[in-house]
Amino acid sequence: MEQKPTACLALADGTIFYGRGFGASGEVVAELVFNTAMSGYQEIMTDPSYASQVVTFTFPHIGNTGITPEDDESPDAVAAGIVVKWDPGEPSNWRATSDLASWMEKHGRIGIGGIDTRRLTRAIREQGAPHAVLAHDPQGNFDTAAMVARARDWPGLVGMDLAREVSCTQSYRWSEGHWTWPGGFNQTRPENPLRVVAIDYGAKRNILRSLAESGADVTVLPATATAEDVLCHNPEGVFLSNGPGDPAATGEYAVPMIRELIARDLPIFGVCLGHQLLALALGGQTVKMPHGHHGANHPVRDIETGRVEITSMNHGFAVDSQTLPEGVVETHVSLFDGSNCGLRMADRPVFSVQYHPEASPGPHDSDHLFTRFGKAMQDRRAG
Ligand SMILES: NC(=O)CC[C@H](N)C(=O)O
Repeated sequence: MEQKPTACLALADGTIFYGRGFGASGEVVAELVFNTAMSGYQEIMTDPSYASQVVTFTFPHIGNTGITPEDDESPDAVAAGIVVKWDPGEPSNWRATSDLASWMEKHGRIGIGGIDTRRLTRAIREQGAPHAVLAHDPQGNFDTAAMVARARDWPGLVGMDLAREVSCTQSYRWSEGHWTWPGGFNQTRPENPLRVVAIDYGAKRNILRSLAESGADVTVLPATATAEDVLCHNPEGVFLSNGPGDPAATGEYAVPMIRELIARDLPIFGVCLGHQLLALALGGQTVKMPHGHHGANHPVRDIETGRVEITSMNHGFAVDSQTLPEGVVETHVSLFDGSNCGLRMADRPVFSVQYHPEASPGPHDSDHLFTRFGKAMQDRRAG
C-alpha cells in the first residue's frame, strides 16, 4: 500500500492487516466473522444479531447501492465494523439517500478497505471466528501490540447476554407489511388479524413485516418480558425473534418464560436465537460453532419432506441435535455441515428454524414458515 494506512485490523493471534479507513474513527473489539452474501450489506449491518461482531464481506463490491432507509432492519447500525476488499465509492441507486461511508460515520461504525478478504476469510475458516480489534485513525497511528493484547483479553461471545441490550425497552404494536411500500407486493392488510406477541431479542423488521403479512397484528415485547406480560395480551401465538450473543446466557431469563408458554398450549414459532432458546426450553443444549454460518445461499434440507431450501443464515451458535429429548423432532439440517437447522414438538404447533425465513437479505424459499405459523393460529381459533 503506497499511502500511509489509516485503518488497522489486529487479530488475537497477532496477525495484522493494514488498510484504508472509512466511516467513524476510533477502535472496537469484537468477534470477526465473514459473510458471503452478494447483496444486503445494509440489512446485515443493521441486523441486531451482529452486535459485538465485525463483518468481513467476501463479496468485493460493498457500498455500491448506498443506503436506503426503508432497508434498515433496526433503527441503528449494529455490526461493530466491516472489512471490505474495495473502498466503498459513490453509490448508484435511485432509492439511496446516502453513501455507506457517511452513514457509517453518522452511526459510529468503523470500516477498513483494501483488505485481502480472501486471505482473511481463509484465516477465519482455519482458526474459527477470532477476537479482533479494528481501528481507524486518519493520522495512521496504531499501537498494534496493544491492539493484539486487547483482542486477546476480550472475553468473547460465549456467556454474553446481548439480547437484553439490543431489545426494545417498551412494548409496541407492529402492523406494517409490504403493502405500505410504494409498488408493494400486492398484499392486502388482513381483516380480523391474528394476535401475535413477538419477543424482541433483537428482532429484524422484515420478520415483523412477514408476521404481519401472514395475517398477524403484532405486539412486540422486550426480551425480559415474563410469561405473565405475554399472556396479558391474550395472544393466539408467540414469536421468538433472532438476536445476538450466547443463547445459553439469554436463556437464563428466556427459558422459564418459554416453558410457561409451552405449558399454555400456544402456537410458538422461533427464528435463529429464538430457535436456540426454544431448544433450550425443551431441554436441549447449544454449542459455539467454529466460525458459524453467515450468508444468503445456505442449503438446508427439510428432513420430513426431503425438500431443499436455499436460506439466509447468520449464527455462531447451534443447537446440538443429540441433546434434543424425546418428543422433540429434528426437522431441518444444514447441507454444508449437517448441523441442526430446525425442530418441532411432536404433539404441538411449536416449531423453530435456525435460518432466516424473512429473506432479508436472501432467498424467499422459506417464507411458507410464516404461513404455517398463521395456519396453526387459525386452526386454534377454529377450535
Ligand atoms: N441471528 C441470530 O439470531 C443469531 C443467534 C445467536 N446469537 C448466534 O450467533 O448463533
